[in-house]
Amino acid sequence: MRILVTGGAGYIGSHTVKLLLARGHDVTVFDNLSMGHKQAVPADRLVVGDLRDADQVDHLLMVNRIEAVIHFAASAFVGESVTNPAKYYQNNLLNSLNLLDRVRRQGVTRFVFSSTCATYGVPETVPITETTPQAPINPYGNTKLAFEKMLADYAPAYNIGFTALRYFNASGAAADGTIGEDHDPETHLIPIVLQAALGRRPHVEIFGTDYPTPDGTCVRDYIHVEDLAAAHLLALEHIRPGAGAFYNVGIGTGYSVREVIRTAEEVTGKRISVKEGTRRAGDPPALVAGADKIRQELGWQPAFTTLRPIVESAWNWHKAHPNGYGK
Ligand SMILES: NC(=O)c1ccc[n+]([C@@H]2O[C@H](COP(=O)([O-])OP(=O)(O)OC[C@H]3O[C@@H](n4cnc5c(N)ncnc54)[C@H](O)[C@@H]3O)[C@@H](O)[C@H]2O)c1
Ligand SMILES: O=c1ccn([C@@H]2O[C@H](COP(=O)(O)OP(=O)(O)O[C@H]3O[C@H](CO)[C@@H](O)[C@H](O)[C@H]3O)[C@@H](O)[C@H]2O)c(=O)[nH]1
Repeated sequence: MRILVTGGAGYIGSHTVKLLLARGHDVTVFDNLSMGHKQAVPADRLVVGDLRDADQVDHLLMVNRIEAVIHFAASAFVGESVTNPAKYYQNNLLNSLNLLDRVRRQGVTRFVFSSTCATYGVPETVPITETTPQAPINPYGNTKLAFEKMLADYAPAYNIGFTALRYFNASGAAADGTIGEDHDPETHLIPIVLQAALGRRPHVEIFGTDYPTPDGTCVRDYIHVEDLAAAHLLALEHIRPGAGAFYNVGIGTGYSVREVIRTAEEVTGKRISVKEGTRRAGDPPALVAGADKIRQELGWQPAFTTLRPIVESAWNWHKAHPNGYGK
C-alpha cells in the first residue's frame, strides 16, 4: 500500500514506519521535526513539512497517489496542554482538520488516527473499555476526542474508512536497538527514570503520592512501542471505506510510578534517587486498558505483557544512546 505517515519521524511513528517498510509498504513520512528525528527514518522516505501547509499535504497525497494515511503528528504532552492549550487546539485539531480535508478531496479512503486513553479522563471503572464514557480532564484529551468525533462524522459522509487507536502509555524501543524514545524535553516517566539511572538526572520526581491508588502514585498501562506498531498494520488491513472503529491498545495491567522506578532499579542494577513532589495538573489517578476488542476483532496479540521486559528494551536503547539521537 502507498502510505503517508504524518509524524513518522517521532517515537511511535518511526517504529511503525520501520515495520511498514519491513512488510513491503511504500511509505512517505511527513514530519516537521519539531519533536521527531531525521535519523529515525530512512532519508529517502522523509519529507520535512508542517501540517499547517495544507497545499503541501495535498500535493504529497496527489503525486504519491497515497492510498492510506496514518496520522501520528500531534503535540502530545498532557502537562504542557494545561499550560499552553492554544498549541494543542492549533496542532491537534486545526492542523488535523487540514489533513482530513485534503484526504477527503484526494479521495483517500483509509485513515488511522493516534488517539489516546486520555480521552477517558478519570474513568468510572478500571479497566477501561471502548464503551467507557469519554470525559477528558485536560486539553490534550479534549483535542484528541474532538478529532475522533470529526472522523466519525466524516467517515459515512465522505466514504472515508478509519480506525482510531486509543493508546495507553507507549514505551520501550526497537528490538534491534536501531531506534528508541528521544523527546526534547523528555517528560515521560520511563525515559526519565532511565536517565536518572544513567546519572544524567540527579533524581526522579514523583508527581503526587496521595492518589487513591494502592501506593498513592499514579497507575498507567505501559504498552511496548513495537506492539503498538503492529496494531497499526492490523488496523490498516481491516479498514472498510465509510466505516470507523475505535480500539484501546494496552496490555491490561497497570503499574504505579513507584513500581516503574523499582522495576528500573532491578533492570539497571542502579539505585535511583527519588523526590516526592506534588501532583501534575491534568493527570488521572489510574488508566488501565481493557483491550479485548482489538484482540478479538483484529487478532492483535502483544508480545510484551509485563513491565519488566518493556523497561529492559528501553534500557538497552538508553544505555547505547545516552544522548538519544544526538544533536
Ligand atoms: N507516547 C504515548 O504514550 C502516546 C499515547 C497515546 C497517544 N499518543 C499519540 O501518538 C502520537 C505519536 O506520539 P509520540 O509519542 O510518538 O510523539 P512524538 O512527539 O515523538 O511524535 C510526533 C511527531 O509529529 C511531528 N509533528 C508534530 N506536529 C507536526 C505538524 N504540525 N506537522 C508535521 N509534523 C508534526 C513531530 O515532529 C514528531 O515527530 C501522537 O498523536 C500522540 O498524541 C502517544
Ligand atoms: O517525572 C515524572 C514523569 C511522570 N510522572 C508520572 O508518571 C505517569 C506517566 O506519565 P508520562 O510518562 O508523562 O505519561 P502520561 O502523562 O500518562 O501521558 C502519556 O500517555 C498518554 C496516555 O496515557 C498519552 O496520551 C500521552 O501522549 C503520553 O504523553 C504520570 O502519572 C505522571 O504523573 C512522574 O511521576 N514523574
